[in-house]
Amino acid sequence: MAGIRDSSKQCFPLQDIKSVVSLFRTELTETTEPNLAMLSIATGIIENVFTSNRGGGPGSSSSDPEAIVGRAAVNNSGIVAAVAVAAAPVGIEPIFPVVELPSVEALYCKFETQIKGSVDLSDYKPGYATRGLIKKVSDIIWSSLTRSYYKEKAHLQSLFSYLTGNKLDCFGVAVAVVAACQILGYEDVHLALSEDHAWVVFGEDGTDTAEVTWHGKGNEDKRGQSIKLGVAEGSWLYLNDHPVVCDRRMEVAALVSAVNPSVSSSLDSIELASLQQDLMWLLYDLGHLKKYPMALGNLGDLESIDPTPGRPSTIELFEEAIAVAENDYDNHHVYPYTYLGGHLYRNYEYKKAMEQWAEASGVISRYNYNREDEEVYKEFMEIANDLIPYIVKTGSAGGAEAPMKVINDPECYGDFLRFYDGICLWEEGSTTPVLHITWAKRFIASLTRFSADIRELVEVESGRSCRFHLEEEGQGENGNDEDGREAKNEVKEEETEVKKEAKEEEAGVKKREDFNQNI
Ligand SMILES: CC1(C)CN=C(N2CCN(c3ncnc4sc(CCF)cc34)CC2)S1
Repeated sequence: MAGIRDSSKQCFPLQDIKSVVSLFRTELTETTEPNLAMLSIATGIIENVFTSNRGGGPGSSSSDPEAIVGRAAVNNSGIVAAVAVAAAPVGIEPIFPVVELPSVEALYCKFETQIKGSVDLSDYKPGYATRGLIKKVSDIIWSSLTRSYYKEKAHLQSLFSYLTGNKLDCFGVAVAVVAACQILGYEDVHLALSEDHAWVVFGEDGTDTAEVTWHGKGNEDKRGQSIKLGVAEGSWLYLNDHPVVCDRRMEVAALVSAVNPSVSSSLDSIELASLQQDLMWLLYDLGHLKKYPMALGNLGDLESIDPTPGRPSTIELFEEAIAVAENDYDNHHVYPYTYLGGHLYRNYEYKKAMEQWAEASGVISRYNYNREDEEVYKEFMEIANDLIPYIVKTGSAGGAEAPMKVINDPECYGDFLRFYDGICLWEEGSTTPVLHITWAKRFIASLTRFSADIRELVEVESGRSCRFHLEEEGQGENGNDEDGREAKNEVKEEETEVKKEAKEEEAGVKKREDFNQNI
């Protein structure tokens, strides 16, 4: 790796979105190998300026009435909240940090010196990387991280964070290892991504794998090991051997996708999100998102906040992500469906949301639940125990067309059962249980919201019997078999209890209303 190319140097200083896009375009089109370390440092510097709440740049103090809002931001309800920063006189463009070449070169040189200074290349054969080399590089990054820090914090994904604060999140460690191997000349080392983990592939045919970072909390890291065992367990974390295996340009897409515009839990930097959006469209046009469903999902989210005229819509991008997952990853990815389901839910398209969640559940049903799968467990928990209960309590099935209520729509009921069936099948054959009483209570509460005549309309076929279906199977071909009857009674008891609770709650409310009226 020969440092930063002249053609890229000419893009500096980076002082607006256009100059950053031209740097990425140069790296993506005019070079054999885009320089991951340099791009990660440059985006990290820009992200740091836009998201650290100490103002955006030179000029008078923010108490100065002349100070314009140098950096607008969007809070959760989409209201543009002004984040007053020290700024230039009124009327100038919003502040964009000026990133000079020397500041990027200095950090790049620091990284290159650290890596080349710590690996004695004479210990390793040139050509393809070995497991030993990769473990050595991972150790170098690992041992230079701050002893203890909050690993889930935002903005810890870039080499800027690593080189100025010795902090990286688990994804950032994996990217740093790949960027370091690139600097050492091992171009066969690439990033492999599941929906909640990252590792590397390497070797002559790029099929050797190695853990290079940790995962989750309280799990021993498995750095240096291959991911064979994880795959064998059938856990979602390793996607049953259907990860996104990146080439160099998809690694650039991962860097851009990981840009985090959040200023605080309730504010995003509009400029940083806009930069990220433009870079994602550049990568889209160059074809580097073609096999990267989550990047398409991220772009869809950005478009839902600030649509770009003449570009595919959010829904089209999410549907493209689903098509990629189906065609290139044997439909083993969950998130394309939860991206779309979440968007439909937020837009009151409850019937279509239910359909997507049933599809997502069909995907997870192909896995065995493992304790390291808690991220996707939380996704399904929120859908089952918050979103669906809200919908069946209030929701109408459609958006614009005549809003038939979800609870009177047999197709919604079918998707509702399909959703739970998939989760039961996920649990079957797993070492760790998925469902507990809250799931069952919410299931019964939601189930009983559907009108009885609708429930009779739906024929139920489940690949394998599971506890939620016993109630339906009890009315199956052989009438009331023992299991069905027993489970039916169990469900009935639960249903009675839930209804009793509901009645008490109503009574309680009534009493309070009466009380209030008598005040
Ligand atoms: C539908 C959702 C819950 C919304 N956001 C989601 N994500 C946001 C973006 N995510 C991602 N976006 C691009 N690339 C990657 S690689 C990776 C595994 C850790 F290395 C995660 C991830 C993770 C998932 S899924």
